Amino acid sequence: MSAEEVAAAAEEVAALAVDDDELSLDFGKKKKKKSKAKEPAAEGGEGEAGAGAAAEEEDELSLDLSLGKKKKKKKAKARGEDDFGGLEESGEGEGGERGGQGLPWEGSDRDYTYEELLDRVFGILKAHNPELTGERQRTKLKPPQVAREGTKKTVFTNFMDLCKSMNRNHEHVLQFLLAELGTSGSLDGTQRLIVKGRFLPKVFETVLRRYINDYVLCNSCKSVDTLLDRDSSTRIMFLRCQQCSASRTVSAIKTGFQARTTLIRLEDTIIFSLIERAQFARNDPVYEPDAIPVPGFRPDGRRYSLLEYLLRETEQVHGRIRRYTSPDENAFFPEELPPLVLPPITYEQVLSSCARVNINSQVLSMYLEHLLPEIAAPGDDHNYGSSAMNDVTALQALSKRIHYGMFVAEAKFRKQTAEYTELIRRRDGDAIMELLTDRAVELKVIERVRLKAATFGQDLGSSSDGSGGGGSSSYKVRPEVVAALYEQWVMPLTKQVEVEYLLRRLDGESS
Ligand SMILES: C=C(O[C@@H]1C=C(C(=O)O)C=C[C@H]1O)C(=O)O
Repeated sequence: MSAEEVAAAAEEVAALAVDDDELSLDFGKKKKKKSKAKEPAAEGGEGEAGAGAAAEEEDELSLDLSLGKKKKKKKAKARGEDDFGGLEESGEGEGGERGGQGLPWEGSDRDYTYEELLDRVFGILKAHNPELTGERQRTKLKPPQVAREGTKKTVFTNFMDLCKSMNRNHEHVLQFLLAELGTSGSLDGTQRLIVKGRFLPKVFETVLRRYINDYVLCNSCKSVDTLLDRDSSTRIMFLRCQQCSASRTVSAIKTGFQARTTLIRLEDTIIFSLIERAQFARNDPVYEPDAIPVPGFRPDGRRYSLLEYLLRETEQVHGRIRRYTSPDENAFFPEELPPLVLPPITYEQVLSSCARVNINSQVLSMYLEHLLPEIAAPGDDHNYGSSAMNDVTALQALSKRIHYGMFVAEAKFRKQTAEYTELIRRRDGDAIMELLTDRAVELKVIERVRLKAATFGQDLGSSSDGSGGGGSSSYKVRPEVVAALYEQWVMPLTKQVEVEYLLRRLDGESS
């Protein structure tokens, strides 16, 4: 392949990735939650899992957004955190200053400035005819009435009333609320909102404030007398002020991170580490328990192999800085994790806690039995350390990708709850496998992996001679091999995780 071809392939890869995004599943939560996690999002240490860090790969996407959010939050606070009535914001502080006694230019021989005079006029006006100052009555919003329902749910009784007070469609408010809380919920027969999980009233208040800022308040005159409508051709939403006629676009509700985007990002690490590993020979002693005398013994008395040793030691270091407290990380030696040196984080709970799956022993054997023999040439070049290091990188990325199946499965479950529930109740694993399989997506994944492997694994030096060559001999690993391994091993294990997760998805559900 020529350099242009490589560039073209890269473009194609990008195009495929975009396609896939459009298909992607939305749900629950994400990293921008990090800032929120510090708020009392859920009652005392309740959530033990969630997608918080799962969105690590998503940072770039959500960065702007969360920065924006932070700013808005500050503003909201400035408006008086303790008073939920603050729908109508009218710069009271300034009014007070304006009304102050003692004229700034008094006692000096300077003239007043225009602003000072304006302040004075407004001060007098406010004192005598407040209605003429353009300041509107503050629209009081009742605080959310929230109670716990059983141990796992929260009921928001006056949700509909609040939607009416804000003059907003309750479906829209509901969508926003659930996305922000990273949970599911619905109205019950008496129009109360029931959400899954335990949340304090304050949390609803915070989210509603955010909603008001984003979707109700006019930015220009701060009026709440606004309408939200959608341009049918562009599908862009506008907020139009009935008072001052200002209008602004508002963003669509972010319904959470895209599970498939994460899978796509993990591909890069996996493919790259496989290609890196391919530089070295098979190096069997790395995998034989007694070939290299590493310190320490397994509980059953045999020694660890060099690979097991490095994997375990890596997990010890990463474990201390809480890598494995994150819901999207699974250790290969989960029983042997060390104590944390950083305080634990409470993640939001996205996955069902009784359904956690860890199939790392299968990931390891799949790697050793099927991937390694395909990518590394037989023989021994004594590069044991480098081989083992690349193995560890590949294994950790493979494990993460495969276990990410739980998040994909959760997203699918939320989209087709009735269908899955039925199959789960019947314990019909095969039917679940069929329902969650999306062959079109799989084909895209395979093709994209092939292209990425071709791009990353290209030996650019050898084809820059202008010969336009680039037969399979110029690849460190043949792209078709990487694609085939993905199809035969990586994707099926991901789907196995999906099925195992779903089969346990309803355990412990009180229903
Ligand atoms: C991951 C998904 O679920 C299944 C597994 C896939 C995979 O491992 O790449 C792809 C498509 C689905 O059959 C998905 O739908 O994206």
